[in-house]
Amino acid sequence: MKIAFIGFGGVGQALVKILRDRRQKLADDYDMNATIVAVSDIMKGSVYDPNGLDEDHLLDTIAEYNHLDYYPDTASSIKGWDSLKTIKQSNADVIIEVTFTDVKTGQPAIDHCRMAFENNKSIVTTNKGPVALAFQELSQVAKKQNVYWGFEGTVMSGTPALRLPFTTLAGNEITEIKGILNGTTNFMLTEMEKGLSYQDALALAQTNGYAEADPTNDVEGFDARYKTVILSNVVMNAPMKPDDVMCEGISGLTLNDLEIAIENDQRWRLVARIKKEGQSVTASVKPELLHKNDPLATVMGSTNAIVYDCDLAGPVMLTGAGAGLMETGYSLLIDLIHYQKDKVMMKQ
Ligand SMILES: NC(=O)C1=CN([C@@H]2O[C@H](COP(=O)(O)OP(=O)(O)OC[C@H]3O[C@@H](n4cnc5c(N)ncnc54)[C@H](OP(=O)(O)O)[C@@H]3O)[C@@H](O)[C@H]2O)C=CC1
Ligand SMILES: N[C@@H](CC=O)C(=O)O
Repeated sequence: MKIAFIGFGGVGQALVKILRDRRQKLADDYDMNATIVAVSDIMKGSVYDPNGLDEDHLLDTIAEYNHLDYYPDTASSIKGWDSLKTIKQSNADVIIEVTFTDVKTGQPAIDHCRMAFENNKSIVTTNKGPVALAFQELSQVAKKQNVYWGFEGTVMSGTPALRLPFTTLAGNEITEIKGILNGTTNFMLTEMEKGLSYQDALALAQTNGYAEADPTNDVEGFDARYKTVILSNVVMNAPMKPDDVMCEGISGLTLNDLEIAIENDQRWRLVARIKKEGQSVTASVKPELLHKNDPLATVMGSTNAIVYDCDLAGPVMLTGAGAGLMETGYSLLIDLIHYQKDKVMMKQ
């Protein structure tokens, strides 16, 4: 498997560490040998080597210089290719799309996915834009080209929130989904309940790698709204647009609000809800005052939780990381392992 990274921030670098550290186990357990052939980042530059790049050199170069121009040259390496050229002209089979999520346009990630599929390359991504705004179109192109599209990490990071309903809960009719879908805001609310200021809690969430490049998207609920749209598109099979989701963030909540809630055995949580009634699907993201024993109120820090209301199995709750660099890097690994399994199955 030859892979190319488009975008090389915290999540992309976490996947490189995982691939380096798990190389032998991945080969033994899944017959998976991933060679990184390219990295292209708008600010950190790019390097392509059809024979493969060295994980340690990549990580060390970024840690020391924050620019790939300093990656040691080889006879076959090329520097300076932009994202589209890398997708089109590199010999990668799988493109890891980990650029920032644009909550208005979904770009440039939508173009990156389209370009990859049209050139018979698979995509594995944690970028919410393409799945929230172009799911129908891009899935059709991927299907037509017979390539793989993995996006497990777009909802709840490395916690398998999308595979759970598809695999383990298959056969149920899911009538309602509710959950805490943003790690940054849940972390902030938890820290604010302990007395930290809004600004300090946000700064800490950013330092920990939970927040979006523009954290307004977290605190105003836009990131959770994207995830709500993804769940509706992918799990409920009900195409939805972000504007269809009523959305309010946590920026209006004060330390005093959180303190009063705790005095009354309650907690504020940013809750996303999607409800299916007949053919109609409605959704919202907003702060809700929950009793302290409500399962969603017990979710702390950057942990997230989701409850699937299933007609046969009843309510099923999944809880786990909602953000974090290693956790999200791991979500990319889950998809790469499934890509590898699909390839092996197709050969048999
Ligand atoms: N961090 C997390 O916990 C989670 C993140 N995600 C998603 O994963 C993705 C990556 O997240 P993360 O690594 O934390 O984000 P970062 O902001 O750390 O990394 C994104 C990288 O992409 C680069 N970039 C931006 N535009 C382009 C472009 N057009 N071509 C090439 N590179 C580009 C950025 O460059 P620069 O910043 O230097 O301009 C940056 O290096 C995002 O879409 C995020 O929403 C999903 C789940 C959890
Ligand atoms: N900023 C997001 C990252 C994961 O999608 C969050 O905090 O949940």
